[in-house]
Amino acid sequence: MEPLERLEKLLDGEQFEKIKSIDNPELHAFLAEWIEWLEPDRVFVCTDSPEDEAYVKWKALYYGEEKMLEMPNHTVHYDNYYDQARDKANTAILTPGGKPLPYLNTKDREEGLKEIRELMKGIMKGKELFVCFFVLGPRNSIFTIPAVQLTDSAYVAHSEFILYRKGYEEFKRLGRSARFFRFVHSEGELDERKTSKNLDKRRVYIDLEDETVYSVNTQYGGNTIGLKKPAFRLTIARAVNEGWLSEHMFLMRVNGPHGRKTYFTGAYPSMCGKTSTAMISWENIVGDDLTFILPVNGVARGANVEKGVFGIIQGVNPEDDPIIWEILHSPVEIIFSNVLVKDGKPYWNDMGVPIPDEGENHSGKWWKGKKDAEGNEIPPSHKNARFTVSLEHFPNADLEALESPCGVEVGGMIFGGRDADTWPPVREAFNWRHGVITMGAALESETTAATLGKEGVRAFNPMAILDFMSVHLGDYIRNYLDFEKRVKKTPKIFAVNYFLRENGKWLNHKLDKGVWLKWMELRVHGDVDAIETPIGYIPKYEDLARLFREVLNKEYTREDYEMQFKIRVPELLAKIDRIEGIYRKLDNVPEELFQILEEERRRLLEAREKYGDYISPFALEGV
Ligand SMILES: Nc1nc2c(ncn2[C@@H]2O[C@H](COP(=O)(O)OP(=O)(O)O)[C@@H](O)[C@H]2O)c(=O)[nH]1
Ligand SMILES: C=C(OP(=O)(O)O)C(=O)O
Ligand SMILES: [Mn+2]
Repeated sequence: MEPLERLEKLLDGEQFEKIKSIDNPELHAFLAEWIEWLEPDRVFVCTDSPEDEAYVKWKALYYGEEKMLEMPNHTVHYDNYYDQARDKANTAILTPGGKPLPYLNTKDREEGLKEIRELMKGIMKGKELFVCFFVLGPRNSIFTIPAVQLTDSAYVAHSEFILYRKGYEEFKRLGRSARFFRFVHSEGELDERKTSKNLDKRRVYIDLEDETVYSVNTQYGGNTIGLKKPAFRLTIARAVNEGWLSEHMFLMRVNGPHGRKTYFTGAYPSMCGKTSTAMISWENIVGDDLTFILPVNGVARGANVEKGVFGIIQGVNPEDDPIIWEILHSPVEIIFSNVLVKDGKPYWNDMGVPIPDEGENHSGKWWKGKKDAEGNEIPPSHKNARFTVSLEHFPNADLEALESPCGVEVGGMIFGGRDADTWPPVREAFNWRHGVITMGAALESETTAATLGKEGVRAFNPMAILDFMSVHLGDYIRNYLDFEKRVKKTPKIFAVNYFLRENGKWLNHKLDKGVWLKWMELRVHGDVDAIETPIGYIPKYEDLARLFREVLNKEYTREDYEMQFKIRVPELLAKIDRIEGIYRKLDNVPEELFQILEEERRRLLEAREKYGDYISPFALEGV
């Protein structure tokens, strides 16, 4: 039987008409196959109408996956206590014959597909399946990638309505020409708290060949929201094949002197400051997580893949995050996840105001001092608790840039991670290749609660992308280096480190990043000088002192500057050894990478001869 005929049998009349209106046999075949396989009781097809969106939101409440909070339009969702982060161990890229790729978890494609199909057979019995259409990037633009999501979680579908542009009309417009992504998700059996129960059967499998991601027995957004991290693996592969960049980066506007607008992207691993940087209240956010960068007429142009924020809520407080704070306390549509709720109000760790010592949280009924089965004390909210909200509600969102079909010109690209002892707070690369290799490809960061497993361990994380890498690292880096040939002028590359520590204390305040941003903006336009060091250009004290006064109204002492910006030669050399060691073990790494690392090593050794292990920036000034 033809797919459309099968669909006619599977769907009720109204839903079938919605699918029939899209002229795409490949889509029809995919839907018929999976609806037959998943065996849902009901299927709802979402068009772009407000009624269909409202239906999904209502179903999230009806099925108990979300609960209403006191503030209108606010809801709370809980994930299972052991399903609070991305599950790297059970996430795999499917490759023919399970061909290994460095640092990636791969699995034989046939075997993986067989396993996931078995796990999903009839999994939606008694449930409703939502078929949703969205696009990555602005609609009808050079960035657009259409995607169809199948899920039995109204929470996942609801999250996607907040985070992505609707795509039903786009599918209709594109018809047979749509090269679309597919996401098949089932939360599986739920417990009485409506959280996924069979976590031992949790799997996220990425099939690059069919551009399809399967996700089962999990609800945590990082595993389930198809267009977010699942899609990211697919876009990285497409980008490397086609010669553009798909990155784990925020996109923001930094406001320079005399109304100058300069756009920056920034790649930091999960929980290392993307959202907090893009949300600096006096600048303007375009995106906080995923950016596509395309060469357009010789210019690197960036666009946000999404239109909303799935942000970490821990630590959001009225002083440091005035805008998010305001939004979280206003009646715009928000899903809170894994926070503490008492009398219909949400609370979270380190929110800067007193919070109740009992209520409901990700562990169920909670009281202060409650311990989990492993004997760990349970905090009020999970470290990776989140808020989901559309960017349209942010007074500091640059909505014009967000919707621009040609994106915005990228002036600077920033790399950063959790690094206690090696990199200075900010520095600029000598050039594109120096930045790509010594800042991007050499990125390391301490692990965080965004993935299951031990926290605080220094880990190799090139371009903050390792968790999502879907191609050979060597090919990925080569594509990055080659990007230089596709544009007339490359963006400037910078590296930041917000997490320097000395004797267990942070060397910087959370808002200092606002100063680094202003300095980088000036450097993109050559407005200030800088000090040349073995590892790139760093700011001069005078410029930072002025910016600290202007931006934060703070005095910045020479002592603080010296402590933060000293060149830590032993740590930097040890890092080069580690990074070189990692890449030496791989095949297919561009030879240039080793040359560039070697040059950096030589500069550091020469500087050590002259100035010793720890070099004051003042010693290098004017050299
Ligand atoms: N010490 C310190 N913590 C920070 C800084 N910026 C962000 N954080 C914390 O890092 C965590 C993750 O930040 P977020 O911006 O949400 O990371 P994302 O996952 O990359 O978007 C939050 O708990 C923040 O409070 C900073 O400059 N210093
Ligand atoms: C959704 C995630 O994104 P991030 O922490 O980068 O904001 C995640 O890592 O699971
Ligand atoms: Mn984030």
